[in-house]
Amino acid sequence: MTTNAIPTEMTFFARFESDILSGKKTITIRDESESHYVPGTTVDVSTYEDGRWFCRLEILTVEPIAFSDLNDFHAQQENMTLAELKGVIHDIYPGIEKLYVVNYALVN
Ligand SMILES: CC(=O)Nc1cc[nH]c(=O)n1
Repeated sequence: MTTNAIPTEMTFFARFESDILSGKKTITIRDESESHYVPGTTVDVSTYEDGRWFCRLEILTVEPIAFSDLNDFHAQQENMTLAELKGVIHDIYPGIEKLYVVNYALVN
C-alpha cells in the first residue's frame, strides 16, 4: 500500500532544468495531487517528458496558495514575470484555484 508514502521523486518540464540547476528557480507551484512533499526530505528530480534524472532537491516548505494570490515575489522565485507565471500555471492547471508553493534547495 503506497497511499500515504512520502514522495521521493518530482518531475519538471525540461524547459525549467537550467533555471533549477542555476538556482534561478527556487519554487514550484503544484496542485493538490502533487502537494504531499515533506519538508526536510529529499527528492530525485527528472524531466517530465522523458524521465531523465538531473538533480536532487531538498524540500524546504510546502504552503497553500490561491491562484489569485500569486504575486511578484512568487514570480521572482520562478524567474518569470507575474504574467508569465500566471500563464504557465493556468496552462498546466487550468481552472485550479487551490495550489501549493513548494520551496526547495539544490542538493550537491
Ligand atoms: C511536470 C510539471 O508539472 N512541472 C511543473 C508544474 C508546475 N510548476 C513547475 O515548476 N513544474
